[in-house]
Amino acid sequence: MSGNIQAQSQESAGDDKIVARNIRRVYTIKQKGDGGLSEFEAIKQLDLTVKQGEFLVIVGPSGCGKSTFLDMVAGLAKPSSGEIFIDGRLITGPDLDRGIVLQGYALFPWRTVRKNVEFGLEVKKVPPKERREISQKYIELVGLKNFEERYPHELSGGMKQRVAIARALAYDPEVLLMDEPFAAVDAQTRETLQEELLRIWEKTKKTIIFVTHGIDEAVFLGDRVAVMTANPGTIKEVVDINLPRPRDGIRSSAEFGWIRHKIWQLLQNDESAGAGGPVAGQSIAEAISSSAAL
Ligand SMILES: Nc1ncnc2c1ncn2[C@@H]1O[C@H](COP(=O)(O)OP(=O)(O)OP(=O)(O)O)[C@@H](O)[C@H]1O
Repeated sequence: MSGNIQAQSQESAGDDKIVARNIRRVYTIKQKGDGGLSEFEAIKQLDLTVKQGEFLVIVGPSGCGKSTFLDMVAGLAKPSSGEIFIDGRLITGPDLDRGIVLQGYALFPWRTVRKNVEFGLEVKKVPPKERREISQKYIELVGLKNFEERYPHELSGGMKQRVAIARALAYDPEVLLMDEPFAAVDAQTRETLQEELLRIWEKTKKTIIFVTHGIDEAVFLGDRVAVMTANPGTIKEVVDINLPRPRDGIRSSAEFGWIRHKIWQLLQNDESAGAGGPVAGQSIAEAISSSAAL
């Protein structure tokens, strides 16, 4: 068992992989003027369960607390109150059982593609020969064969994002936490990466929590979509995506349109706008969709 997970906080997990209970997250903000401190409640009463092997997507207006929640699951931040469990064990810090893919790539610029992908394996002290075999497997899985010796500045945005995914997968985490991983790439590359991610997920059976602004992206990828509201952030509804897999060509189906519309309405009906919410005359759903270039 990892040093970051407290043995005394065990509880029966069943096929629940991640359980978040009554999460509240408060930030202390410095006031303009007198410099006094005040509290800002970013997340309140958030409950969410993610099943083993599930692909769960979170959507919500800007500033509703999606990244804050993902950071807490990653163990990079702590809830002000409430608890998050993985396999029934309390999360108290980051660990190699959870791989993180953030927007903006965050690759090591001084490392080649291969060396970036091998990073987690080096941390795990995997011997060099095995490291090489594993990194090659994941580089090929994300379609980057023949780019092993390139540096990040020699790659396109989509290729960098693939390296980030290969790096997260290579050390075999049970859970992948993805925060708007495809936000910075063009629409066509985004669709290709979505399809590749589904292919990898179907092969590896990882549990995935994926944060996005894109309703289409959420419906295309998810088993379920958790819709968040802001001020303070909480889960408004979790929508089952009962679409068949594989989902190639599903975007043009009537069922896809119905589910998309349902999520759109859930966001539309949300009276509370996030801090970076819609501009005048634009609904939350419109703001989310346009920002994701659907
Ligand atoms: N370190 C911090 N200090 C103070 N407030 C913070 C801090 N980090 C986040 N917040 C606030 O908490 C709220 C939630 O932020 P968070 O980044 O989790 O939202 P989000 O849903 O991921 O937004 P976006 O979709 O724009 O990325 C926002 O109102 C934000 O201003």
